[in-house]
Amino acid sequence: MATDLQYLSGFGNEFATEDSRCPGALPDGQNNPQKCAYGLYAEQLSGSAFTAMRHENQRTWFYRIRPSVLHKPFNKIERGLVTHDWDAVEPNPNQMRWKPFDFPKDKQDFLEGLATICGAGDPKARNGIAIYIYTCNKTMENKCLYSSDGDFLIVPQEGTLYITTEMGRMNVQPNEICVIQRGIRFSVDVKGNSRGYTLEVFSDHFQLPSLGPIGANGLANPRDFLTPVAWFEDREVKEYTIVNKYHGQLFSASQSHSPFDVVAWHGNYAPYKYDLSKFMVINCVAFDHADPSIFTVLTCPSLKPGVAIADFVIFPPRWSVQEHTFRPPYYHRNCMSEFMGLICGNYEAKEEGFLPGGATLHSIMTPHGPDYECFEKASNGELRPQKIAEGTMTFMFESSLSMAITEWGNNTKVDGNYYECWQPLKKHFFLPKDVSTDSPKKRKK
Ligand SMILES: O=C(O)Cc1cc(O)ccc1O
Ligand SMILES: [Fe+2]
Repeated sequence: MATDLQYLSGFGNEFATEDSRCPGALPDGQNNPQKCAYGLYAEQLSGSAFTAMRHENQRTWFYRIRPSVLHKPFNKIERGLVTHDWDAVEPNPNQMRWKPFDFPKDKQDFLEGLATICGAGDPKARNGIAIYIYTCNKTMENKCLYSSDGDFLIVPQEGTLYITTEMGRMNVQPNEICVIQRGIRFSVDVKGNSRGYTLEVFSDHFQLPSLGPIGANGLANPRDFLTPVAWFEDREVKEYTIVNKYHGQLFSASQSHSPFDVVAWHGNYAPYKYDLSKFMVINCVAFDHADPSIFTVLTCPSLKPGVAIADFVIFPPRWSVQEHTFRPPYYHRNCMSEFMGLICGNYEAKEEGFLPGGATLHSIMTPHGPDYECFEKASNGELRPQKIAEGTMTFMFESSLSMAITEWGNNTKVDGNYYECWQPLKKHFFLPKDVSTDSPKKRKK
């Protein structure tokens, strides 16, 4: 596990990088020389259709020791708790809360510890999402994973992920996130108990949200996204297992060498990580509660302008200054689904019960909002400028899809008492003394 890694800065750049052991590995002025430097093979990884619009076109050229095709056939393997069966459990519109998910009792790696909690849609139609919880304590040994179904956005909550990808290595610690796109092979090392959340999008790639009137800067700034520099190993092993997530099932193929043999690469289809503490927070400085879309880090758009397949939204530490305002999140019914997770600390709308490593799901049109304690406190508190959410980080995967809960999600760490946090909410309604509360007389026709 290397700890002092180098990265390339920028979102969606055309990067070009060579492992420093092999200067000149990238061909000059062309992609397919008759013979590549150092006896390498050239291989393209397409992240968009060849003919995608130029601003959406994503591909990377690898210069590698062996081409990826050098493997034995794929065979179906146990899929563990990875599923896209959205009909295994009866639909349930209730507010859901999960207590922190347990670390594994036995040894398991990132892939073995990946469990689908909810989702919707179909990778075959390239429309939908799956949300996973991962818990692991073991390194993926001579094993890598790639998804043919979609892009992974990984949110570590406990434990750093030491990730090797075909493009190079990146270490992702809690309060950082990473994106590993469709097709990119990666292997995860961990030290001890690790836990977190993963969102997979089947349709498109994540992009930075447009800033509209905010201007040219703000929210997640492009230069804070970090992409690995090229790194390779020339390692022959008895059996290296390539796991391919395909149509929601897992398949494995064996080969006798490490797939992390890319000596140099160039292109704009590459994994990246982002430190959430770099987010430039914009918020209301006068009155009223702005919608949480102001905290969007990344968005995966649907075909309908402005509507996301999934937004990745955070609730970072910030100043709260609004006058004559109920400052916490408002009571709410939404035409979008809201899955939330907690990386550290607590969430402003919930005094207790929503804990780091746990989760909530507020499905489409299901009412939710501050719990009783939060409402009473915030309706009566002094409205001085206040630093809120200090030392905390909550996030939301907000989706236009109507998500179903999996069998695992329905049977694991569910907090059946969640609804109780709203039950003490009191009626505060009053009328001036001179107004009658009797039922109005029947209206004349
Ligand atoms: O439900 C939630 O806690 C998320 C949320 C936060 C907020 O500030 C406004 C609306 C909203 O749905
Ligand atoms: Fe909400």
